[in-house]
Amino acid sequence: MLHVLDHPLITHKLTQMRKKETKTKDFRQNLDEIGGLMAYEITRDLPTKEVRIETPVCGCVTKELEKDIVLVPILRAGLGMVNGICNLIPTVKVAHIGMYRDEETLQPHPYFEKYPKDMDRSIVMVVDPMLATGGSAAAAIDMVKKQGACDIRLICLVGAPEGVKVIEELHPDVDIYLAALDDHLNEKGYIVPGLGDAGDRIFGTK
Ligand SMILES: O=P(O)(O)OC[C@H]1O[C@H](OP(=O)(O)OP(=O)(O)O)[C@H](O)[C@@H]1O
Ligand SMILES: O=c1cc[nH]c(=O)[nH]1
Ligand SMILES: [Mg+2]
Repeated sequence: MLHVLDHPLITHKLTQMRKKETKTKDFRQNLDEIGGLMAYEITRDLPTKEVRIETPVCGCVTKELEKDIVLVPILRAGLGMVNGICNLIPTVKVAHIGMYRDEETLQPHPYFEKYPKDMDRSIVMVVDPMLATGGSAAAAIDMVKKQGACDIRLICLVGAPEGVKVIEELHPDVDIYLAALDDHLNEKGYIVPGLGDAGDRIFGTK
């Protein structure tokens, strides 16, 4: 299912990121802050379990998170969302998938993967700011499924309808969370209006 997180703070910060005059430092800071705001929304339905604890006053039964959470940024651009989400869920484990999209064919090319144990028992959150053709996210979801993951969420900043359709068709079991659903892809596979190349803007490589 597709969830577009319609929140004024997220939208305001995303607008700063979209502006072509926004420089690396502010681009990164806004992405980091949006990561935290999105984390709050995407964790609303996390399962909890009852635990008995002692407060300084008395014993009581309360709740804590039931399952481990594994964040899976798709390198490079996905790294820009890790810090903001980790700040909110400090016990999160972080896997890494290295993947780049061929500029001509738009096909994804994985070059690295590293996971924690127990992917099959964890809630797995694949993160990448951009969901364009959907090729990279679909390949990353294939990779985490091969590790046994079965409770998977995809968290992106900006999505194109084309990419959303691909994920819905190939991975109907995966919930998709976006800060914005944009209009379309251009002839080079960039999201319109989008924000340009997220990785280059985060790391200052262009
Ligand atoms: O939906 P798709 O059509 O697959 O495109 C989206 C992918 O493209 C970008 O990565 P890129 O290849 O630019 O790598 P980078 O993060 O290292 O810049 C982006 O961060 C996604 O991973
Ligand atoms: O618009 C786009 C599409 C793919 N990757 C990006 O970084 N931006
Ligand atoms: Mg890039």
